[in-house]
Amino acid sequence: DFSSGTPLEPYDFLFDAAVEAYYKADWLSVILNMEKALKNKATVQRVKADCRLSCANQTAYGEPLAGLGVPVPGAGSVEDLGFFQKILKRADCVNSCETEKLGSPTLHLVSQEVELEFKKRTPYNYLQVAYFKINKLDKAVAAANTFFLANPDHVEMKQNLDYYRMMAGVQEEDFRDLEASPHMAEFLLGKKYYSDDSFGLAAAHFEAALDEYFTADKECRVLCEGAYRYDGYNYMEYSADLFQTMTDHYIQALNCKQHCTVELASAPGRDKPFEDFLPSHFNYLQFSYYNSEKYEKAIECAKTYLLFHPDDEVMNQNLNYYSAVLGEDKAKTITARQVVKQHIQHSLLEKELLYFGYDAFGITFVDPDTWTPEDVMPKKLRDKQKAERETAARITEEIGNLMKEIEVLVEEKKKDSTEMAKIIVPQEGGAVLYDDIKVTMTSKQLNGSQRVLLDKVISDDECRELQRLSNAAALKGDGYRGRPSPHTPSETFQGVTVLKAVKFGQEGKVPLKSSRLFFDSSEKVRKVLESYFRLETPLYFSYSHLVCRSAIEEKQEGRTDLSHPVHVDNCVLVSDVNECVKEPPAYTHRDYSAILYLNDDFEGGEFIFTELDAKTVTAEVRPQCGRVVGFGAGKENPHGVRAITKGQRCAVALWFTLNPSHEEKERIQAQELLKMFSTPVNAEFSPQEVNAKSPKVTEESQEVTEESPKVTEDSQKVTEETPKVTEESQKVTEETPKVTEESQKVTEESSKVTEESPTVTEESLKVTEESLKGTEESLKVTEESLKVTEESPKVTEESQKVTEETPKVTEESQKVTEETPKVTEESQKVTEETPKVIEESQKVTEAPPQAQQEQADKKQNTAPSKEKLDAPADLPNDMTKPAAKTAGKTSAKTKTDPAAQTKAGSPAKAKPAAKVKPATKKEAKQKTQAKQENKKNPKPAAKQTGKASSKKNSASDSQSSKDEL
Ligand SMILES: O=C(O)CCC(=O)C(=O)O
Ligand SMILES: [Fe+2]
Repeated sequence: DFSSGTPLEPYDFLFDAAVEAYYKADWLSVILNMEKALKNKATVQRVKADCRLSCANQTAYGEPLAGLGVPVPGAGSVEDLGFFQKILKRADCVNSCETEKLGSPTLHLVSQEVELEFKKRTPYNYLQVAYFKINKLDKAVAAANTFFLANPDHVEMKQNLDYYRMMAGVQEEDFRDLEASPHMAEFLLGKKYYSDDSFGLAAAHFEAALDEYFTADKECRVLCEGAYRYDGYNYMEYSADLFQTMTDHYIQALNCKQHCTVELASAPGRDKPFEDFLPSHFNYLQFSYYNSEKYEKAIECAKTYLLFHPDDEVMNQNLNYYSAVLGEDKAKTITARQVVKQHIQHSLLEKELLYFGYDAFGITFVDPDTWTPEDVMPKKLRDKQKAERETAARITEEIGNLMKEIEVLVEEKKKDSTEMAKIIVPQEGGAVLYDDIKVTMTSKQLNGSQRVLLDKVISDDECRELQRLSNAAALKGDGYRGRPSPHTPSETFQGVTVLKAVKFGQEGKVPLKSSRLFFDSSEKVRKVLESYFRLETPLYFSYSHLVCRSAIEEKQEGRTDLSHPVHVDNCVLVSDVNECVKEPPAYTHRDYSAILYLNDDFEGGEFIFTELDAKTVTAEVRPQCGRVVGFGAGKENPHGVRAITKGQRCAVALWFTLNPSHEEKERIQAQELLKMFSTPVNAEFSPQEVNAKSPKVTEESQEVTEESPKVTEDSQKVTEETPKVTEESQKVTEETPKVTEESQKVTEESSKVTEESPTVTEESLKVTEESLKGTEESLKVTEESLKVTEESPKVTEESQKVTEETPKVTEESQKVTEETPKVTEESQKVTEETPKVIEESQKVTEAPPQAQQEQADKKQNTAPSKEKLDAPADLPNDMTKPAAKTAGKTSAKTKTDPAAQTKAGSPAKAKPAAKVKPATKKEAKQKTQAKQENKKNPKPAAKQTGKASSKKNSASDSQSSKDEL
């Protein structure tokens, strides 16, 4: 009964209630609930059907067919079918077209990571090195330049470019942008000529830019018609009915299409897209044509511009002026450009749909255009957004205040804790838990605090096995090998995490046994450190990897750098002021570090502890197999690695945290995977016993075979001797991918059964079937638990991040305010790029003193009077440029500061003032920096150092490099 307003009880709840009642033997309740469940299910079904039918009638595509009299209930209109027929045909057309041209569509799916690399133009980084190596300098330069444009903070590439610039045989034209989009290239050229007062050329390039713009727009928009993009994990739960699904996908595509405005207005290396990009073309054009005395065109472009901004005072004024010059009658016959009219119409319709989606389903839409008439957004939404903006502004302010308070508190706390630290000296010298392990040096002997040197933590065989694992993973892996070190151009670097190693093991690329050894030895180190440093709370892994650094033979000459610059693991070391800042990008949650060394057959590569100045060495450790240097990850322990000048140095680098929310989730996954692979009968059993127990073991023994040829013989014999497992049960067990403890038990039973009767008995089959089920179930459980473990750390991490990085919150909320559709005065502020109004550029010379005063006082604009038509001084032109082309009169022009620009709405005189600006302060600074760096003998290199500046020693360990290349 809907009229009563109480919602219908969900029938699954009712069903559950019935089942529960059943176990309690509450039969009445069973009946009541089950009946209700059935009834409600039927109701739900009926309601859904009714809704869809009546909606089909209400919102049919096209009018219901006339002459039918009463509409067929629920039929909708026949045109609906026509509409869907078109959809089906389009899908078929696209699908067959793509398949024919590209093969199976799934073939070309790429991960987001890969897509991002391309977006970042990473391929050109590699290309430039390659071309440089084969001495194709022009191509190397173009690649370097192309890469640099999208990565303007890339210090190394900047050095390379400077280096190339000095080389003989390199031409200025070589510095090309191989990825330049034609519309942007033309636009920039247009702007360049415009600012040089070459208006004829400017117009030609802006016209070309427009053509290219519409071509690019078409492509950008149609590329939005791809797969539905799920946010995060929500695809797991995504279930929507036909029209909702279509709506979601369609709105997403529309949003993407609207975003093309932004895409196309963006250029690499610019942090912001050009504002009002498309309209600005017509702004430049009208003025360029005017200056070329092409009044028809000027009028056409002014009118086109006014399609976007019909109330723009200056443009209206310009139009009036041009019309008067050309003759009003003639001017009237000139219309705005059709293509733009259509573009606007189309875009507005899209915006209406998007706002509908926003209003009805809460699917956010942020209009990227500045010209959308206010009433396109429903009033309800407008009011809501206004309220939200106000709230956001308030929150920003409050957060700002809070931040100040927090800063004060943190300062106080810092003082307290440094004083505390002086009093409570952490204890060390706890047990090392294993008989073999030796404490070789303590903090005292290492001239510091929270330091220890242990030996014999793992055996020689284990060292070799782990080094082999690193090399095998690098070889079989994904391009790790030969990767330049993130710390020095004179070494390469390869790393593998525990999870990656286990996955490789699972895929058979490396021995699973070695991956397990990696896991186990790092756990051993963790336990020992926890005990040795007498920690009262557990130590958790926060990151671990097995990493080898290799000297590049031909790059050792005259080398003065370190293999790993001096740094602190949990703060950013600013060595010239002896300070360490505990802030991101440092991994501030790290509390202890340990490096387990695997070999010593290389030259250099000593580990050093230093003072905070990063220079004074306080202790030095020569790596060797089984040796561990363990230390507190804080500012008491700046450290680095000396240059490796020959050979390969391998180590397991481990970082620990006392904060469980920072526990490495990859490691938990690795552990789960390892658990799945390990049978309860493991190393303790001989292969013989194992084989007798279960056919599954063949896989295990195969692994053993790889490792030790001796065992193979035995185990082979054993396999031959073991009673033949029936084909069926063999198959079943082969099919069970991963034997977990539970299923193993069942399998054992099944093999017992099979042993007893060589033929397949019904019983054995049943048991094996059960075992299969068991395995599936337990697999599911492991999968589920994996999911949970994967997900839960994220949440805690997230919340941790929030508390740690409060300043970010402010930024974020600021962004929110920035992103809300810009209707405010502020957002209409004229920016340097839009050819807008500059108050000061007002030409004063021609205006009578009185008018000058008036203008200054009231900021009021007077339309050019008819009498003044021949006086270009009052023309709606750009006062910031010499009016050499305007009727031969020169005028005094004032160059103004962008800060002096007026807000939209205030009277304005000058038009396109988008002068090409000199480099900003930041750019200028970069240039000088580059010059200084250039003195250092730049060399092309494919690595990305990025963040660390000369003063700051980044606390990032090799891990960070993973993210960079
Ligand atoms: O490999 C070493 O000895 C030290 C490495 C290190 O300090 C780091 O990666 O943070
Ligand atoms: Fe380190």
